[in-house]
Amino acid sequence: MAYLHVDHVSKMFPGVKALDDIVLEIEMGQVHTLAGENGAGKSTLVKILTGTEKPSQGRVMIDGQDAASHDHLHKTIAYVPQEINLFGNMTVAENLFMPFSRSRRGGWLFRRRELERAAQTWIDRFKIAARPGDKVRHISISDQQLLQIARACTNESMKILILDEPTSSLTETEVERVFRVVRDVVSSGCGVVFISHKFDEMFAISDTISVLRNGRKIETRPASQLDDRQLVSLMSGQEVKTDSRLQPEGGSGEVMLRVEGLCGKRFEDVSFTLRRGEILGFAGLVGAGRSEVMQTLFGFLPARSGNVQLEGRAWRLGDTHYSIRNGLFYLSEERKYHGIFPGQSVRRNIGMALLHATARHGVIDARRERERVGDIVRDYDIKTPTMNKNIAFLSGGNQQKAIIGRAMACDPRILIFDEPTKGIDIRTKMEIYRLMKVLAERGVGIILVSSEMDELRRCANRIITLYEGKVSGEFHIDQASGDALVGAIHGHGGSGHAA
Ligand SMILES: Nc1ncnc2c1ncn2[C@@H]1O[C@H](COP(=O)(O)OP(=O)(O)OP(=O)(O)O)[C@@H](O)[C@H]1O
Repeated sequence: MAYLHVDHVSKMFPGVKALDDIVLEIEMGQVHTLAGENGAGKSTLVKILTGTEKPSQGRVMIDGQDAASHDHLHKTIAYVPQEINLFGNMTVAENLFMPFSRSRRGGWLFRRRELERAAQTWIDRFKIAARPGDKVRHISISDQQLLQIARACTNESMKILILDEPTSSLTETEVERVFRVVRDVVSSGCGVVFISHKFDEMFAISDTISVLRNGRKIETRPASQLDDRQLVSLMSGQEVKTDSRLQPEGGSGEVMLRVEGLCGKRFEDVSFTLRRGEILGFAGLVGAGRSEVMQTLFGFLPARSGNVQLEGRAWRLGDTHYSIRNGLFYLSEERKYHGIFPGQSVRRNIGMALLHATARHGVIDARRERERVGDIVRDYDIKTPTMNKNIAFLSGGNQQKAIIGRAMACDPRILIFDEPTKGIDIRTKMEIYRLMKVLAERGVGIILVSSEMDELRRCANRIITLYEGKVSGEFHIDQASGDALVGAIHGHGGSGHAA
């Protein structure tokens, strides 16, 4: 029997069967990918494997024993969540060994020098660009990601490592560093469970792929016996058209937004224009300053200087209410922190943007609100059992569609999408791309910040690259060769320049 055996596991939540009779074997020395659309049940299965949730039916066998009666067995399953959850103000060494009870030699690690020496071993093994005494907030996001994996691996009883979308905001070069670490872990004999929505990554790293759909396991196959098209149809149960180009037609209308010499937190002297009818992409490494530029335009972060005009009129910076009133919306990559109100229902989350249509004299007309929210849930195909469900329990893709639907209800002039498809399955991604194209063609100005080159090449008419807070290139999509773009995001000039 495999080290980890999922034996007919089901999990019920109120109104949803999140897992339905799952049977799965996870072998040591292999990468086993869990693939599935948003809401398919991947996270629920992971929670059951790590012992955070109990199955409603069935059992998890670890090393031949029922984990329900041998709780310590769950400790052999290490888990790295999607979000970075390190302590930024503590050092690399401290983060690795918190709560200071783990060491290779089984003793307690308290002394700073000893702690740092032990940390250096992990830094060397995983090729992390940091010193043991560096504060974590000063190292790059990709190094933080590797550190987070190293931290999980300091668990000496680890036999299986679960990585939940470890690459979701990394560029291709950075992803390769994570994969080197994954191969290292596998060659040490452990098994890896990998979760991702990116097909090229799944095929690059997996030995085996299991597909979940609507809580059921549809298929387990060697990765070498699957291709993109088969995987999409197994995941979605239907054919999905994955167009290679989704740029809006036209895209050379008049200038809508003009940004000149904008300076703010982590960026300097940023200038660009956005034309009506186009999608303007922003590429760069994590930390290049792209989100900061956009949050400054939205008014969430202060500008030090600069001049911005929307449709020929001076734009007021530093005031998010002004931005929303005047039709500029920022759809944050951090859905959980800036996008949704987690304790509230889908209806409240969307309804708050509809007050102009549903409230009279400060009182919401409940029937109208239900109708309007119902329209949006239908139009954007938001999957929820009822509109009264807490939005936090919707899958990532459906939360994102609710946020887009809400912004659209406000009649936007400019929409800024910051990593709009992070953690989103391929079918929903295509829907979001098509939606952006339709919006742009209707005259809404669209800015797309993305770490996925494929996404930018598919959707944007022009791409601006940022490197260390400065514009390092500007490319018309037809001139944007892969090498030139990658060079520009690493600060090596913007050949193919269209500035
Ligand atoms: N605590 C909960 N209460 C109610 N419903 C839940 C809860 N957790 C998950 N669900 C529901 O269970 C189903 C499976 O969700 P799950 O998060 O496991 O999917 P997923 O495959 O991980 O999706 P994603 O790719 O978006 O992360 C969804 O319908 C979700 O709304």
